Amino acid sequence: MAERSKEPGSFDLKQFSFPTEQIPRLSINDPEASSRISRALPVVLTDTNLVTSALHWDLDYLSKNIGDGEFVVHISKNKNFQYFDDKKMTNVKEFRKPSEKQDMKFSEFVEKLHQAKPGEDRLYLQQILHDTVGKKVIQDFLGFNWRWVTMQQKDNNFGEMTSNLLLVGMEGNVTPGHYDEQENFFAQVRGYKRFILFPPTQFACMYPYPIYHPCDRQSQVDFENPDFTKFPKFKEASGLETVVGPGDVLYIPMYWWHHVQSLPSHGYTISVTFWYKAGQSEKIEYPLKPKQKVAMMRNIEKMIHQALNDSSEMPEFMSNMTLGRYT
Ligand SMILES: O=C(O)C(=O)C[C@H](CCCc1ccccc1)C(=O)O
Ligand SMILES: [Zn+2]
Repeated sequence: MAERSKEPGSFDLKQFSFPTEQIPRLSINDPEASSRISRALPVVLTDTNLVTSALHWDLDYLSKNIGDGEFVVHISKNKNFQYFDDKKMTNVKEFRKPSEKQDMKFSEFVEKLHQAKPGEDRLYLQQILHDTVGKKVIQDFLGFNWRWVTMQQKDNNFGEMTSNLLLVGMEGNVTPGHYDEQENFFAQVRGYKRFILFPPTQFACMYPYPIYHPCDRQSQVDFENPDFTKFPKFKEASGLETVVGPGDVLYIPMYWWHHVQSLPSHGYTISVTFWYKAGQSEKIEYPLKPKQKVAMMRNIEKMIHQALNDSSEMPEFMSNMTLGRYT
């Protein structure tokens, strides 16, 4: 097991407004590890060897071996890289893109990374690994511990694997709080990332954007500087946190809120995600699981939006339905 050069306590991490507990760091041979995954609880696995074949990746090696395909690079004027869905931008006319996207070759990205100065635009390469990559990177990819991760997929009744996202970020980059609708084994290859996680039971504290908004699934709350007047229930939030380093794999259960930062002054970061669709839910069992309630809320909100066929009617309709009756 790769002993991590930095123990969790050795990072000088800033304190958030909410309490957090450490996510357990366990060996894959510890029964508690598979128990947590089977109960859809976050866990850091320190000895999966999932991406051991990629631990030698650095900017120079990837520039030379990843091929001359195009990579999606997000550009932001600040440290936040809030995800937004281009296809929903027409629903919210006053929406302003929080970042720009640019396609470029990996070598071009590396050059811009080296030229970047503090206070200038920040870059974040986020690209699904495609087959145009060079053969050395393909070898590294084939060397991932597919046996272990495929066993997890089967044992935990995950659906099909959808993608492996390659993430190369500048130190300090932040992906603000959001949830994904997929199971995720998040593998850290280089550098250190601090994760804050909140369970789906705390949905009411997170104030997600409306589902028709480009920032659907993202929290409206700035976890680092929450506006308690606009989002009072965020005061009740209580999370889990961890810092993942090279070789660590964090299991992020579907619908769990997470905020990610590439630790400042620890250099650029490289990560690879292993995303899986939800498995076939055997049969409805009561009480419903929190993630099922979130899925239900999403479906109902979508149906109402489609039926109204006008985003601007949603606020009145939704409050008429509950104000003074349920809230
Ligand atoms: O692996 C995850 O789920 C993360 O959130 C990791 C995060 C980047 C994710 C980029 C992204 C966000 C939303 C939709 C699609 C892609 C990071 O490491 O900065
Ligand atoms: Zn995510």
